[in-house]
Amino acid sequence: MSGRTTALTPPPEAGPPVRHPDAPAPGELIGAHYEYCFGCGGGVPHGLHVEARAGEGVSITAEFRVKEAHQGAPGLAHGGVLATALDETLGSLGWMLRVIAVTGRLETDYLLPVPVDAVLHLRAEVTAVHGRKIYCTATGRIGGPEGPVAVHAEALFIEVKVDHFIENGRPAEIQATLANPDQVKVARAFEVNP
Ligand SMILES: CCCCCCCC/C=C\CCCCCCCC(=O)SCCNC(=O)CCNC(=O)[C@H](O)C(C)(C)COP(=O)(O)OP(=O)(O)OC[C@H]1O[C@@H](n2cnc3c(N)ncnc32)[C@H](O)[C@@H]1OP(=O)(O)O
Repeated sequence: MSGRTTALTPPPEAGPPVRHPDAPAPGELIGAHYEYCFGCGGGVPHGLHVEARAGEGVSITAEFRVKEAHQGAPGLAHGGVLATALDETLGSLGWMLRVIAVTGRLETDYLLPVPVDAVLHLRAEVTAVHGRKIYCTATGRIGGPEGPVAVHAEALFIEVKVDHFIENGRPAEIQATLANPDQVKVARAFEVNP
């Protein structure tokens, strides 16, 4: 099949992204949104432990070191793990808009194999916003922030409210999360004041 789906192309009426006035300052480290998140949580031994920082405008930079547990072929990162790293970095863009957003669509191009122990230097940015739809892109480079692009993604994230998690998550984890004041603070920080 040739040609592109239009789902990742913003419609003409989409607007430019607007950095929220309370967004973290460029360079500021963004902590994990959930301790047991496979992408960023410190409580997942084989997780990716992606470390994201606020960027300029509506962008995020992040780093991910590929570990042995992340292999697909011998000594090389699994493609799904690399997509997860891109997904996680894109998900952090919510901090810059101050909304919670989940992945609706994620399209990934794999340009170079990524060896174990390599650090993937990630950068994500929002390109357009239309209602609840957030159009964004991300790249992962190896060898440094200006190194060759190993992976590239185009994505559509959809804004949701905290209720999305409360209504859909397994009750045991939801109850534990709601009982944790630090976690509730994270969830509230995403929400625009009523
Ligand atoms: C207990 C306290 C809470 C604690 C909270 C902790 C803090 C949390 C903080 C931060 C979390 C961030 C987490 C980031 C993690 C990394 C990112 C992930 O991996 S997220 C997981 C993977 N993604 C999903 O699981 C989504 C599953 N899908 C859904 O739930 C629904 O489909 C959803 C919400 C995406 C949309 O459902 P609808 O019913 O709300 O809305 P509709 O009307 O269907 O869509 C809205 C618009 O979006 C388009 N759309 C939706 N999905 C699309 C798609 N796949 N492709 C193209 N367009 C799509 C639709 O066409 C529609 O467009 P038109 O407004 O009509 O123009």
